[in-house]
Amino acid sequence: MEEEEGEANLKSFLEWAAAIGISDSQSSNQSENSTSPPSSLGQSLCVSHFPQAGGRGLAAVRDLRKGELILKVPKHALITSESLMKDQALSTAVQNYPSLSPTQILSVALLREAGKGKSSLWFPYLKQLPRRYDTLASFGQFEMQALQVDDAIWTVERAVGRAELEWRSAIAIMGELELKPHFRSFKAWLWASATISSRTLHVPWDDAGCLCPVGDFFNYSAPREEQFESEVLRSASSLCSSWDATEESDAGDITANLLRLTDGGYEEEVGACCFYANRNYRKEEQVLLSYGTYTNLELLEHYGFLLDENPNDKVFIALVPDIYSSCSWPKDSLYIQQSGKPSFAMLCAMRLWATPMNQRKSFGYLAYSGSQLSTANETSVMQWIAKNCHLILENLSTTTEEDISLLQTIDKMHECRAPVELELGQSTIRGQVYAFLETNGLLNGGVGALHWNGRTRGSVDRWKLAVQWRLKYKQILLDCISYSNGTIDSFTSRDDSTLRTNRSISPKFEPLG
Ligand SMILES: C[S@@+](CC[C@H](N)C(=O)[O-])C[C@H]1O[C@@H](n2cnc3c(N)ncnc32)[C@H](O)[C@@H]1O
Repeated sequence: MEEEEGEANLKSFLEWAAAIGISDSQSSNQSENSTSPPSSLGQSLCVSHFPQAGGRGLAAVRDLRKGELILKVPKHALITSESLMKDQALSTAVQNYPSLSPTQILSVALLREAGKGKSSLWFPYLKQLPRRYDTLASFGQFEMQALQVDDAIWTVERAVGRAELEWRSAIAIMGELELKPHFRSFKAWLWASATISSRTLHVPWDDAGCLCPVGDFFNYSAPREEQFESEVLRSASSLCSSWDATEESDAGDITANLLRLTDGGYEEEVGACCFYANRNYRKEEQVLLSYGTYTNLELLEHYGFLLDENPNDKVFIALVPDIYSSCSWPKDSLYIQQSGKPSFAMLCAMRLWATPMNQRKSFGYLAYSGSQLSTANETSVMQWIAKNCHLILENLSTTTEEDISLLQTIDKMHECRAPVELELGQSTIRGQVYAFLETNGLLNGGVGALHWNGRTRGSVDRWKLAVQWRLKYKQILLDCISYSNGTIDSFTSRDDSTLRTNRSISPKFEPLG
């Protein structure tokens, strides 16, 4: 029933979108003066479902070439504060509240528009928006604590605090606009601000950005910056050399698109949001878009999901104050990468810190070039890192193995939409599942008799995200320990007599020379 309604909403939305000029047609993309129909959808892309990669998304309906323009959403189809201000009452009310930020204004405008129901010009678009988001601002206490790591918990507290503050300062204008109580609630505010956070695209005239119908159906893939430049140049030159003369102008266009450095955005000269294929896609493959470079915590905060393999993920560990002061690298450049390797800046800073004060100046040049300074220096740095990663892991209340079993249990709970008896093995897991059931008022006296509803599903989804996040965090620390020990072992195998191999000794400042 729900599914049928969703399909019907989607169908009417796509008809509406095509009618207002949103197009993925090759011919209308190529020329504004084309004789073909002004707009159409379904010639490059179609809406499809990708349960493992974002749910609803866009699939290629034909092979797509990297750099090709695949979707154009004209300015008049974009939902911005400016376009919603055609509502005179809204535009007048906003002038009475000059302290509201652009995002608050767009949130109020979106809630007002949603409150209009069928009489809204944007009704077909609004109707197919997700009803619920899992961004950090919607995390409850239990889900927040499930993240385990202080920095992450603090990020949730900040997100919830900010959302509450923004909502409180918008209550007066929502009252003045006579929004129904349902649309004035904190829950509705979270919905509006998460819609904006997870679906808007940058536009030059409004810091809140725009909602871009159909363009906001692209799911995310992370950009790999180091790959990007070389790939752009390689593809550009191979495109130019391999195509025959009749395709030359096409090749020129595509090469220019390759060099844009973004997969999609507003283009002043076209008067539309334009989206380009960021690689070659085969028919039926999901076409993904890079929204930017985000860590998993940032993805959770702004978009409510995380990636299993995120090349931009980072773990920050507390370094001793001396490390920060012994170098000029900004604090946020000192982290452990997803691979487990410390960042370039972290390695430089730590090598310098492990150098006696009176030798830092002479070794500074070498350290800043990213070189190892000596076996002894590198060993003490690696020992320090490995020991501190261990300490962090020891202080977290579950191990990676326990997190993996807990995720399996959560998946079982997820699959069950009816009351279910859970078989709970390990006591840590049992404790966490009981705590979850209790927090959500689901125990009902029985042993794990789970009563399922929409609210429960949301809590389970967010809990799962929190456990997935902390597992990724721990895996990066474990990889970092392996990396550090591997580096030390590589010295041992070189039979370097200056090396201390005893890893049971506490990490020690190991001066050069
Ligand atoms: C711009 S929307 C993309 C379309 C969205 N899937 C929909 O059904 O409307 C962004 C949202 O899609 C989901 N998403 C996008 N990329 C994802 C990915 N790689 N993995 C999981 N979820 C993803 C997240 O919920 C995110 O907030």
